[in-house]
Amino acid sequence: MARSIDKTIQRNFIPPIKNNLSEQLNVFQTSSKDISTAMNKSNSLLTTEDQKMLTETITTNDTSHSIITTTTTTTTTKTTIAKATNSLEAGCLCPFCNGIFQMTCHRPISEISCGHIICYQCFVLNTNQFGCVQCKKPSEENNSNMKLSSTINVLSDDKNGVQQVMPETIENQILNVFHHVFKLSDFRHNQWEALNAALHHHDCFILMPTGGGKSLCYQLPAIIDSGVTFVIAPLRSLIFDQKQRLNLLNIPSAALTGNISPEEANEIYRDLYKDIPAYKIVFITPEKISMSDQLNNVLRDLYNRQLLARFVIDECHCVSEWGHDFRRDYSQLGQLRLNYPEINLTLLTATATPRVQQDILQQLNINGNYKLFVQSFNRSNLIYECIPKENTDIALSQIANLIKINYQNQCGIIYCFSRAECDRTAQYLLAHNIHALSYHAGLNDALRQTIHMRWINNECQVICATVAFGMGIDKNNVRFVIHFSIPQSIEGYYQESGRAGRDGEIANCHLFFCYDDYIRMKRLILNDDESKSSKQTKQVRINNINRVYDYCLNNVTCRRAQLLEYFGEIFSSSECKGTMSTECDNCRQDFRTSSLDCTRISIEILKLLSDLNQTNSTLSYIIDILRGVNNKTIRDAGHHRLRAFNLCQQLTRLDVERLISRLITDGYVKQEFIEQQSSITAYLRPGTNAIQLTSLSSQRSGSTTKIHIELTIRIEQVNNDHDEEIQNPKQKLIEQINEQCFIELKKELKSIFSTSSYSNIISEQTIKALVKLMPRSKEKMIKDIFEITDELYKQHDFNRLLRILQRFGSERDEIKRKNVSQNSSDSENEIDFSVDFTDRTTHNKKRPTASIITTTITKRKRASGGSSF
Ligand SMILES: Nc1ncnc2c1ncn2[C@@H]1O[C@H](COP(=O)(O)OP(=O)(O)OP(=O)(O)O)[C@@H](O)[C@H]1O
Repeated sequence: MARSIDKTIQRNFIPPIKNNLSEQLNVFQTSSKDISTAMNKSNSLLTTEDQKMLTETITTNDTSHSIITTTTTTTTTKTTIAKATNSLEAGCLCPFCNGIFQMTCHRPISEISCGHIICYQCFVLNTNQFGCVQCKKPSEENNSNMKLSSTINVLSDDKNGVQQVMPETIENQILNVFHHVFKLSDFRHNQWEALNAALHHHDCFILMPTGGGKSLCYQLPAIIDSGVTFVIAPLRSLIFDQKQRLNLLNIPSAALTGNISPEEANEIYRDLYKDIPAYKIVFITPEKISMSDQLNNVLRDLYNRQLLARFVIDECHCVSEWGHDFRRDYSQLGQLRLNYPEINLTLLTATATPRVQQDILQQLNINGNYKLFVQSFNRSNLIYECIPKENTDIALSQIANLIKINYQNQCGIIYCFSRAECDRTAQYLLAHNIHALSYHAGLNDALRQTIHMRWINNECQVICATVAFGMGIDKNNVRFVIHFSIPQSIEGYYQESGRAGRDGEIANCHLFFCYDDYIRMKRLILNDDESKSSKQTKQVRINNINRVYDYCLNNVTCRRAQLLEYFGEIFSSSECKGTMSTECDNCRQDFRTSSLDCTRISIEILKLLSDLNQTNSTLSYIIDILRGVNNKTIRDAGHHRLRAFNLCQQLTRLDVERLISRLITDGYVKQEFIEQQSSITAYLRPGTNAIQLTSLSSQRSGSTTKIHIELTIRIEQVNNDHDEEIQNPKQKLIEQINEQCFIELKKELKSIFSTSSYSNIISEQTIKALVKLMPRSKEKMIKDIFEITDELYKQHDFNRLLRILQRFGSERDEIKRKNVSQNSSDSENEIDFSVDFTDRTTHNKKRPTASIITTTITKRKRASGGSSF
């Protein structure tokens, strides 16, 4: 809506440049009529309350200080115009900026006390700071910022043809500054409304997606407002970045951060104590407010002199303990409303669930009367993808290939788990001729700033960073964000991946995940005694990481739908599928799904964990038991005789992991961490909520307690024999051979390609196809497998793959020939096929039908610009 309003206004608003003032005034008259028509038009699209707000004219606190005020008479105007006309005859250029006088930003403004004329923009930006920009004469009267809110803007004919002065409306001021200070043309969603609300003295809570344009919603009002706007931001890097952008726009700003010298700080304080401070925006950190008396004194002084314009809390999710970046000092900001009740607050964030929003408002003592601006969090230009990480080396080489193939001369960010990982990743990429730099909190401020600047200036292609490189990073052309390790929360992931594609062009977000990283991170949170996190805060962080891991494992649901659901937004995956060029990895693939009621399976899993409580069992071991893997360790331990053995034979390994991950997230299962040498192992145990689930099995039917655990899984190959209760044991052995063959082929490929990654040449799907078709000759391999060409075969000595396929092929043939009876058990393959997940003696229960991952080939519709893992 805002966009359409604005377009109408803009088309009519900027008049052509004219060489003399009377001509300019004529043009302006016409255009002002157009504006009011446009405003009327746009008003018809607004609610009554909005219309009232938009038509409200500004009331100044002291109009007598204005040169041209709302009460200025026609005579005064004529004098001004006469002066302006004289001055304009001498070249029509603003003497300060040399810009041509126009009727909008560069329209001439005369100052009453000295009679000099400058353009409106210089007037807004400089006159109050330096006195008259021509004679530098300070004027007690001229120096009031109030005049900025009430300068003449529109001249229109009255009935008698006499030009009259109209007060400048807030809308016009917004448009002026928007077009001519920020040099922007189209408002983004909600900007127009938020700017109006702020300038009409409302508290504003602005939730916009990353890169949505939140900064404008406080920067623009700060220029128009009288007094100084204080922006509370969480990081120096963010402040540094914002300040630089304001410098480019000639908007006077300062930062009272810990890294400035006492002299610099004193200079800023001196300015703030002036009658009219030069700075329009001052950045501070929440810690500064908590700790600095000097700052609090100046705030009080400005408040008493009515020169405190607004408080802006950037990244306000940090206020909430439920937010992902919670900061203790942020929670003290509730004092602002109590200490400065007249001052409006503007809250900005890109990540706040409804629960976090409520908490923020409560913490900040904002009740009822505020304007909320929420919009879809969907970043429609981002392509989300999760990639299982085999190990660090393979992931590194995958990343190097990905950048070389897909992102030549395009810049990106790689988020790493630790400082060491940043350094290692950057070194690896450098060794592969990719210009990468490492950025983390271990570097000193100056070096971090240099690296940041080199990246901003496109002197370095990739930045390998910890999350310290996050909020406030505004580089428009970031084409990819790679997470080398899983992020700490969904909000964190949304923020970090949101650094990509801020120019609105397509960009990719690749997330590498593995169970080891997940437990490493969890372990770190549990061991974190330094940050003095409360037990509750730790639990929040643990829940956050569990959610992220669930997200990574979920190979069914649209990534956008998953992310947006987290923020309380309902998103239809058809929207993602409908935009082929930016489909997420799950939407990109064709598969059918089925919903499984996993309640009973879950109960059995908990019983299994309880049975194994004395034995330390890892996730991988539990999955092996559940999937009936017939290996020596299981056999030696006698675990193939357990009731749960083979319980999930028809689920893929990933599905079983997803189910267990769900049980962990819901507290039915917990992980116990044991440190052995330098590695951490997590053992699974029944969790605190386990009893709620296991007690279900002893409840009579018809009981009111209902826990329902459902899992939607992919059905890639439907088992036609639905009614067959137990899968043919022959088939099971074949599956195991397939699985083993798949693993060996991957190992062999790794060794064939040694230094580089094979995954860009031979995809996971191709390996699966090899297993399925099991070609026994070179010719058949080339004929059956599309990706394998004669040239590729020779170039990489695929005879090595052929030998594996021949070996497993004959094993498979052998099994097919053998008549393996359902109850047979030889000494080598001792499998108890009679297990069922409900009752070991019951065979007439229907099992869920699921896919066999090793025989699955999914159709990939590659999106443009995406990777080809
Ligand atoms: N109306 C607009 N038209 C064009 N560009 C805009 C507009 N508003 C903002 N921008 C630009 O969009 C980019 C992102 O804006 P901004 O930094 O304010 O985003 P943000 O919402 O604060 O994002 P983040 O939460 O990620 O920091 C900036 O380069 C800004 O100049």
